[in-house]
Amino acid sequence: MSNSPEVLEALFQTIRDRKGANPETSYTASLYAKGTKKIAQKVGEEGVELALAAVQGDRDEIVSESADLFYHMFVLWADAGVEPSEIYAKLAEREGLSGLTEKASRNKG
Ligand SMILES: N=c1c2ncn([C@@H]3O[C@H](COP(=O)(O)OP(=O)(O)OP(=O)(O)O)[C@@H](O)[C@H]3O)c2ncn1[C@@H]1O[C@H](COP(=O)(O)O)[C@@H](O)[C@H]1O
Repeated sequence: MSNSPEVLEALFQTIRDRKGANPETSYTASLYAKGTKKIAQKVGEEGVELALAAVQGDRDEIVSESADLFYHMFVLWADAGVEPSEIYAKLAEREGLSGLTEKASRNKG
């Protein structure tokens, strides 16, 4: 499981379970305690750090910063009451739309 997408589902569940946990022993609980603005700020910071790693061509940093971004984005979802299934549904909807677009352009040609 450690290198499969299931790790993301397990991480999200852990993050959601940290609501109401002790901020002194859980970093996630400390983020919830600091509030939505702090969580949003962390997502922005991690996104910028990932972008910088890409520009610097630092592959290890891209991997590490991507993990940080996933984690903080999941905290943001949990704080906002958004479920991963909603994002999967959105992606599937877009996949369906792009499939239709490809079909349409194939039919034209
Ligand atoms: N995946 C992560 C994870 N990724 C990154 N981080 C933390 O995110 C922080 C990012 O570092 P920064 O230097 O940007 O932030 P900082 O200066 O430490 O903190 P701020 O004052 O900016 O908030 C670090 O403290 C990391 O430990 C994470 N903290 C927790 N998890 C997982 O979340 C789950 C719950 O963890 P706890 O809430 O700690 O029990 C567990 O599965 C953990 O492995």
